[in-house]
Amino acid sequence: MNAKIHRHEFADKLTLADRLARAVAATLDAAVQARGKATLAVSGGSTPKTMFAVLAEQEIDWSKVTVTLVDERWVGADSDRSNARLVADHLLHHEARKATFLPLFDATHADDVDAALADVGARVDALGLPFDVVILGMGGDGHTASFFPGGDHLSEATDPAGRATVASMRADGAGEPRITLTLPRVLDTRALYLHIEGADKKDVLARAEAGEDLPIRSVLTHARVPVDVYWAP
Ligand SMILES: O=C1O[C@H](COP(=O)(O)O)[C@@H](O)[C@H](O)[C@H]1O
Repeated sequence: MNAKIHRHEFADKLTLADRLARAVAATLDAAVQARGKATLAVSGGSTPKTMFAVLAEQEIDWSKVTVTLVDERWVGADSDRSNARLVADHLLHHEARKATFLPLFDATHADDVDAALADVGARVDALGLPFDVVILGMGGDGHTASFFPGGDHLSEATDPAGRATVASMRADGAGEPRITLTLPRVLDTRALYLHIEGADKKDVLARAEAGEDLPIRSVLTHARVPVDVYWAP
């Protein structure tokens, strides 16, 4: 395990959401003060909703912030499976309505995620390196981003020396095809948060730290900045 892990544990999910949102907002604010702009890559799924709601209310200069996704299900933004829809419904409101959002789904290639990789990767690259903040989630199977166990492009996507910005992913546990930032791109960030909830996920993370070959381990092994793990039961 090469990365330093900073653990932040809370008694309940509401407190976690509040503290994580404030930490992220402070980091974005510092980036805007220092460089005049900030980039934030967020995960989807069910875990971030409350944290997004708190983050949306933080009084920073959101007009200077670009938000994108760590990964996306290859579905349109009208689907309730869409991570872009999650962000639109829960984050891009209140103060955060002024942020710019860069989606990963490309409707011009709605039937073929692989055909979209070059264009989507170029759009992400245009944000510049590194991200200011990346927030990862983790599934009960140890996937993070769309690095799914058994995924058809798992080794390519988690190659720490890989050159691609995005990869496609199909896996039994993934539902529809996915697009994901690759491991080098996820780790090219000034601040890296892992947001997990529940005893089961805490146990999965502990197993990965102990050496079990789960996709989240690739992050713990190769991260160049501390991984701030935010957890509540
Ligand atoms: O499918 C996904 O799952 C993970 C975890 O989601 P959760 O519902 O267990 O919180 C998420 O981090 C990822 O972005 C998402 O696409």
